[in-house]
Amino acid sequence: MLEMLNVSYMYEDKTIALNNVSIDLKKGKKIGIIGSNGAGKSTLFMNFLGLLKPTKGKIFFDGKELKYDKKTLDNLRKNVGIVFQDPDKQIFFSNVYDDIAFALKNLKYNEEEIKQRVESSIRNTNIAHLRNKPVHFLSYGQKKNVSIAGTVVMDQKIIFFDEPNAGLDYPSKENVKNILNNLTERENKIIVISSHDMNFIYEICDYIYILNKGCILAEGETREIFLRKEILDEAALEEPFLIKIHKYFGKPICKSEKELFY
Ligand SMILES: Nc1ncnc2c1ncn2[C@@H]1O[C@H](COP(=O)(O)OP(=O)(O)OP(=O)(O)O)[C@@H](O)[C@H]1O
Repeated sequence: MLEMLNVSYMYEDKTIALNNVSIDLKKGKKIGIIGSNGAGKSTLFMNFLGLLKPTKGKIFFDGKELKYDKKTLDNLRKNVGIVFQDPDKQIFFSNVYDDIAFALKNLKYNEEEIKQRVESSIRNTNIAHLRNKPVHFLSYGQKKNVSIAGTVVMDQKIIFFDEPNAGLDYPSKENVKNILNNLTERENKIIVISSHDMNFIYEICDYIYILNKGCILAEGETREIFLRKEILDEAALEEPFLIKIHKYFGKPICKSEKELFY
């Protein structure tokens, strides 16, 4: 699968954004990468996607060291995708259907397969009502769903989500949560999520890496990590509210609000 070993990354202006980072995406199905502003999350994602090349260290995909020639990168992109935080970075066409179909058309899939895959992606992301809408009429949250559909349609094994719920209202956040759960549970994907919303990460993820000033400060199963207040403080991260309820009100430790109240 996908792994980075002792990766460091330095930008041209000498900023060291990653410092000796090792991450193995076999450790979970929904992996959270958390850290405060500037901790190195986006740089980490771009290294995993082959968009940046580590200054030191190595990336391995399916057991082979990643090379940066076109053929190897094309193969990586067939298997590893990303949904960027800003949907405008990802939407190119004026019509929703065409936008979702774009990458498949580029890869020369036949019309029938394109239709099937686009329709399935539209269903899985709950945007059937938007199918024929011009993209410039869509709200931010609707564009976000279209950008997710445009990635899901590629059927890659591993999908990175950069801040998938930022700027979304409650129903849209719930929709994204369902999409992420379906991707891992029904479609057997591995997803990697970065977010500043600790409640969202706590509820969704099964394994966590904490990045702090470019270094991995801690890694482990979600509950175990979020119970370590000293580590959260060091990384300037908030305790999820379900952890607070457990620690300060003596309630059982629950993974979701539903589990606590119903
Ligand atoms: N193109 C660049 N040139 C120089 N330094 C950069 C560049 N991009 C990012 N950095 C620096 O690298 C460090 C890590 O940035 P990065 O964007 O990866 O962090 P992040 O965890 O994604 O932050 P945020 O949560 O704010 O999005 C920061 O110190 C940032 O200023």
